[in-house]
Amino acid sequence: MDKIEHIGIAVKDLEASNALFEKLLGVPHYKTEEVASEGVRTSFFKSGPNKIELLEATKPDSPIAKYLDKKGEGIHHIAFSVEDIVTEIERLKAEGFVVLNETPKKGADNKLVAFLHPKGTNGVLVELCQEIKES
Ligand SMILES: CC[C@H](C(=O)O)C(=O)SCCNC(=O)CCNC(=O)[C@H](O)C(C)(C)COP(=O)(O)OP(=O)(O)OC[C@H]1O[C@@H](n2cnc3c(N)ncnc32)[C@H](O)[C@@H]1OP(=O)(O)O
Ligand SMILES: [Co+2]
Repeated sequence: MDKIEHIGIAVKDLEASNALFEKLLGVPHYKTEEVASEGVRTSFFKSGPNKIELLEATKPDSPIAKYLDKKGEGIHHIAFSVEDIVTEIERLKAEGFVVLNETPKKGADNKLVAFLHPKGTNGVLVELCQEIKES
């Protein structure tokens, strides 16, 4: 696990939250991207070396929709960048963590991603992110 790649924040209204975080951070979001497979629409902000990901549900059975229904808006996950996500998944499995998708899946912002169940990480949903390198 290298640095924190992004903090994911579940929001009800992406446009309203974009405006709010633009005021908060003093910078506009640098992209919005839908990840249909996750049932989310995301927008990304860079604040110094840090990255914020806002997530809005695009369908009622989206993990974000379920989270919002249960807990409301707030920090949803912490993503860490990893050099080799397949190796990291195997290492974490061997350490006893529950990997929710053992095959990495395409995430937003040009990443391969995987998630660990929060029950095994002190209640924090952890995401692994590997940059997809242009071949
Ligand atoms: C990939 C695009 C983008 C990117 O960065 O590239 C993203 O980050 S997409 C983010 C959205 N996708 C995901 O979150 C995928 C992984 N999440 C899941 O598979 C589920 O959300 C899961 C398994 C974490 C929970 O789903 P479940 O159907 O089990 O929902 P429950 O409400 O029954 O939750 C069970 C249990 O876990 C607690 N929980 C749920 N979500 C979170 C969370 N984000 N952080 C901490 N804890 C969470 C929930 O409260 C339940 O605990 P309990 O004690 O029973 O209340
Ligand atoms: Co994320």
